Order: sequence, then C-alpha cells, then structure tokens
Amino acid sequence: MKKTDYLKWDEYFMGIALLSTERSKDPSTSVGACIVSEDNKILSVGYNGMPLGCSDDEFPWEREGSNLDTKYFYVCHAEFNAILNYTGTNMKGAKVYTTLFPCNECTKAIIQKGIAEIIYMCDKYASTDAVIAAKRMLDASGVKYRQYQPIGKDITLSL
Ligand SMILES: Nc1nc(=O)n([C@H]2C[C@H](O)[C@@H](COP(=O)(O)O)O2)cc1CO
Ligand SMILES: [Zn+2]
Repeated sequence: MKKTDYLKWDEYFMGIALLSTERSKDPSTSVGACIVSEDNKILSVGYNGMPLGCSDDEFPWEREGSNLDTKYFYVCHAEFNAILNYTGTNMKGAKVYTTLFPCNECTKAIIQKGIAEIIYMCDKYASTDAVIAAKRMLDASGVKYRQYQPIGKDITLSL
C-alpha cells in the first residue's frame, strides 16, 4: 500500500516558499515565493533581498529613519524576485505561493504576468493601504487569492 503522509501540492509548494525564506537577510521579515504552472511544475522561486551588486552588508536593513537610510527603497520583494527569476515565457494561469500577502507593486506584476491565483500564508499587513489596494486590483482583474491552510506538520531538514 502506498505511503499516505506525503505532501499534497499546496504543502509542497508552500514548503518551498518557506524554505526560500531561509535565504533572506532581512532581520525582521523573511519572505519566500514559489511560482507554479497550472499543471504543478515549479517555474520560479524568490525571496526578499537587495538587488544584484547592492551589498547586503552596505545597504540598510533598518525599518525606521529616512527613505535613504531604511530598506524599503532598495529591497526586492520575494514575489518580484520570483517573477524576475523566471526564464521562461509563459506564466498564464500560474499560481504564486507566498509566505506573505503581496504588496500593491508586486500585485501589478502578478496581474500583468497572467498569474491566476495567489496562495498566501500570512497577511500581517492586511490593514495597510498597500494590501487594500492590492486586493482591489486583484478583485477587479479576477485574480483569485486564498490563505494557505496549515496542516500542523513539522519537517526537520538536516543540512
Ligand atoms: N509581500 C511582501 N513581500 C516581501 O518580500 N516583503 C519584504 C520587504 C521587506 O524586506 C520585508 C518587510 O519588512 P518589514 O516592514 O516587515 O520589516 O519583506 C514585504 C512584503 C509585504 O507586502
Ligand atoms: Zn511587493
């Protein structure tokens, strides 16, 4: 008889998004994203980080201060990186698994790429204008979004 405790698709892809957070250098919020085709093939992954050539050690990770001295003007979001990391040509009907609900800017890219569904884990910025605007655009463009339902399974990796 076959093994029954295997990972279902949602668990597998959210697991990959979660593992990707381990690459982030952001001391406060690590985000991971995994883009998957309609037929469940992984197209791309990403995590939040500074642009190429912008040193993790030299650019700021602060949350508070002036625009130039905080991370927000510089850091690439996980979903944005996952979209940019894709080397293929067709994301139509794809799904994006992300550990944090996309902001308005990433949402625009998600919509323009033809991604059809967002599966997110955390929505801790739901009350911010960025996320309210994101949901408004998603609703208008018919992109679905749903929260991932945790199954309470812990997986330990020995690396
Ligand atoms: N959906 C998202 N994907 C992301 O990759 N991020 C990144 C940008 C920052 O590096 C970090 C948020 O920092 P903080 O404001 O929680 O300290 O997460 C943020 C959001 C929120 O919209
Ligand atoms: Zn974003």
